[in-house]
Amino acid sequence: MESYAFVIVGGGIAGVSCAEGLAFLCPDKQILLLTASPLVKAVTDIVHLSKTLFDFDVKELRAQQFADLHPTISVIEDTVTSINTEGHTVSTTGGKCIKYDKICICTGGRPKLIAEGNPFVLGLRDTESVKEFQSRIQDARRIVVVGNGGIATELVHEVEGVEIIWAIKDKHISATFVDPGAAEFFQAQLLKRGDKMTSQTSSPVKRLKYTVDGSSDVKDAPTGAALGPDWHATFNIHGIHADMRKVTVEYETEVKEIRPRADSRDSGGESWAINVHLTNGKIYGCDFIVSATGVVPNSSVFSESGKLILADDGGIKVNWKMETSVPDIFAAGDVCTASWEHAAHWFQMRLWTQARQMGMYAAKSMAASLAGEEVLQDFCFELFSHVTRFFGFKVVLLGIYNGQTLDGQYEVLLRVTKGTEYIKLVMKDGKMQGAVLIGETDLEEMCENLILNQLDLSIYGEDLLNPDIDIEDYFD
Ligand SMILES: Cc1cc2nc3c(=O)[nH]c(=O)nc-3n(C[C@H](O)[C@H](O)[C@H](O)COP(=O)(O)OP(=O)(O)OC[C@H]3O[C@@H](n4cnc5c(N)ncnc54)[C@H](O)[C@@H]3O)c2cc1C
Ligand SMILES: NC(=O)C1=CN([C@@H]2O[C@H](COP(=O)(O)OP(=O)(O)OC[C@H]3O[C@@H](n4cnc5c(N)ncnc54)[C@H](OP(=O)(O)O)[C@@H]3O)[C@@H](O)[C@H]2O)C=CC1
Repeated sequence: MESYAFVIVGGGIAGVSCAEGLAFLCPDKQILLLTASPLVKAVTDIVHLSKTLFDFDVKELRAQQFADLHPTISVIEDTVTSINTEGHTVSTTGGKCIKYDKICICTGGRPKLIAEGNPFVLGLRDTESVKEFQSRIQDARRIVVVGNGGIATELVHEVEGVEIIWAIKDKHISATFVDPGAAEFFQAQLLKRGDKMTSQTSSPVKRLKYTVDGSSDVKDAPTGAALGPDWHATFNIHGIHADMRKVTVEYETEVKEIRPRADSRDSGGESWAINVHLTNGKIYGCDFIVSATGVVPNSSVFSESGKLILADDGGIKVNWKMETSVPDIFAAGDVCTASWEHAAHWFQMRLWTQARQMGMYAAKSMAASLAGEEVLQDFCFELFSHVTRFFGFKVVLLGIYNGQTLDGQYEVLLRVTKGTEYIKLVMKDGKMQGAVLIGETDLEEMCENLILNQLDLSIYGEDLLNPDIDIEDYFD
């Protein structure tokens, strides 16, 4: 039977970061990366923008290309079907049974769809699902986008040549990431063209980049690794109309029913492939629906066969060492749920950055566990930090930027310059708890420091955001 010191399941950012971390920490141990997908995602060219925010390039490589770069890492393209926790083995659809000393589960997630199995409801996750979306949208006149998080926010900005009905449960757009004020700031951009056509900023936005290395001809597995930043830049996502930007937002509503064409016409009397009935009573005909309604962790194989304890959201519960409820089994990335007591300014969000941090941290814990050493809790779980781009603007989110966990007991300092920047600082007892920085504010490092060191800023009052005062001078 094949045997490895370390086995990692999943070739997304979490799994690859874990494998690379182990190769670095334990150069004398053999590592196996077992992945259902023929492509793996590797992080390269990391540039730190601040202590916790960083810019990196993500390369999609063929499994063998990745293995060639690391002499102690073997890659097998296969799907794990069960885990035997007593025997320390994993079995695969390819009939393999592989022994491990320590294993890390990094199987990511899959889209949580509003109507699983309905051919007119698409989810976006990996290259294959975007290819399907690309082929369907080129003949589409109108689509309905459901959900109010990352994917929906990017889609309504990037897709062109098609009418979009954006159905959201909330009172404001992009609610998973931003507050009503920031949503209002973005609102003006709804009908503007995507990044490819215009840019809101003259300077380059520092953010993650996504490149594909010689993999365009590779068909990904049904459970490929998740796409990431700038995924839309590598696909042509244009509808049938040569030139159209029409986005209608339907607020505080959900999809009640999806009816096939034969049943009825929409409110406008037109005939469509399907009619979408919303809970607000409106009916929209469309070509298809994009269900951008979150992620379900790919954990079932391991909870059934390995008896791992799952959290309420379906993720594998892990403690701060990324250990699961079963000895010698670790988990990282979208598949896991951070079930330790979080630092005051950190929380889990299923993001690329966290997948990488968790993968690397799991590597540290696995190496220490094999060597019988102790690990210290990592700094990266002290402060939530995320840099992305919405509606053409650089967006930096720090700490509890929406007052999460503060029970409404906080004050907000705001500075808004329409079309240029939106700055929101979340303050409690004179100390900064979080920040939303939209545009080229150049305030991320200062805010990060002030959240981490919890300096009492009461004496500065609103001067904290006075553009005529260089606040950083105060702290020199
Ligand atoms: C469209 C889109 C845009 C996004 N944009 C951003 C962004 O701008 N910024 C950001 O921070 N995050 C973004 N994310 C989220 C980010 O991509 C994910 O949080 C991150 O990639 C998760 O990485 P992972 O390694 O945990 O999982 P995944 O990338 O899902 O990788 C899971 C891996 O496990 C393999 N696998 C699954 N089951 C098995 C099995 N049984 N046996 C073997 N292998 C298996 C899969 O093939 C895959 O290789 C985006 C996600 C999507 C879908
Ligand atoms: N730029 C970035 O940082 C990006 C990050 N991502 C990440 O990729 C993953 C997938 O993205 P996405 O699918 O947008 O997930 P998100 O978790 O970002 O958002 C899901 C949205 O769907 C809503 N929702 C859930 N169920 C329903 C339902 N039945 N009907 C209507 N709305 C519903 C949620 O509302 P509620 O919360 O109220 O349930 C939420 O607004 C996420 O982890 C996301 O963070 C994706 C794209 C870009």
